[in-house]
Amino acid sequence: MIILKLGGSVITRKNASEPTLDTENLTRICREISESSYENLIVVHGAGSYGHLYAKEYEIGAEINSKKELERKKQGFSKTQNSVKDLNAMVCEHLQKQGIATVSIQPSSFIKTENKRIIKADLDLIKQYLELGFVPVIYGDVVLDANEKIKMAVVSGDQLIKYLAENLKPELVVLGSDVDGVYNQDPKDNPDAELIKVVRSRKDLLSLDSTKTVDVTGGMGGKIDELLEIAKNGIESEIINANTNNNIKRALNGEKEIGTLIR
Ligand SMILES: Nc1ncnc2c1ncn2[C@@H]1O[C@H](COP(=O)(O)OP(=O)(O)OP(=O)(O)O)[C@@H](O)[C@H]1O
Ligand SMILES: C=C(C)CCOP(=O)(O)O
Repeated sequence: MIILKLGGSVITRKNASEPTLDTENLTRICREISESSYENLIVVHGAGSYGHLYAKEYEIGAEINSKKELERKKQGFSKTQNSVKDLNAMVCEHLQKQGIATVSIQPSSFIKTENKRIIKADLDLIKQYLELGFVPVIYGDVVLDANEKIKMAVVSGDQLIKYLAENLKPELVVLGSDVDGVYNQDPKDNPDAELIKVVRSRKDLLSLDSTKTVDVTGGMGGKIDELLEIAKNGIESEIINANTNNNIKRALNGEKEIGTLIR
């Protein structure tokens, strides 16, 4: 089974001032998925400009200190959940147009966190969908949190990948982002940044600035932290540039060393 992440920076215009789909990229990527020779596949996608803008505006995950703040957070939760649900519907629609039998999996309907980390998520239905040959499509969402002070949190696609990988033991984990892999520093800020082919620790990097776009879930640094955790369980992952034609298809067909391996 393969877990494939479609980064929000790839399927949306993450630097847009309002939720904006990158229709051309999404169409191409869905075609590459349909042309590849995967067996069992779970697609996880980020929120990009559909989620991060609202989550940041309403500070989902921050402490709630008054009834007025709770009411505002509830409005923010509702707007964020609705926006990422719309993005998920469009991702599923584009996959379905390529003949892929998707099933949408909404984290806010079955996942709970405590202090922003997943504590409860029954994956039995996802396993049954996979056995039937469906492609579950799950995504970064907002969820209830057991910490009474925050009550709500953002669960990132990267954290979902960690939780799914630890419990479902995939053969392959691929994350499509908008860079060729992990560099020793942000390539968008540092022209002399060097691409690292294998990351075994954060120490392999000079810096891990958060992404230049609005991002409430830690950007590349947050991504690498989640992937290093699953690497401890022997599950290797690869970060590739999904903006490069056929990289997704090559990775799903089992080609290695397209980007950066996290092991
Ligand atoms: N050391 C680094 N190597 C590579 N990219 C880096 C590094 N430091 C920061 N970045 C930035 O991280 C960005 C990719 O991370 P980001 O979290 O935006 O990816 P994503 O998975 O597409 O988004 P999302 O998490 O919303 O789905 C790159 O566009 C880059 O500017
Ligand atoms: C901002 C929200 C709601 C989800 C973030 O998920 P990510 O884009 O995978 O980091």
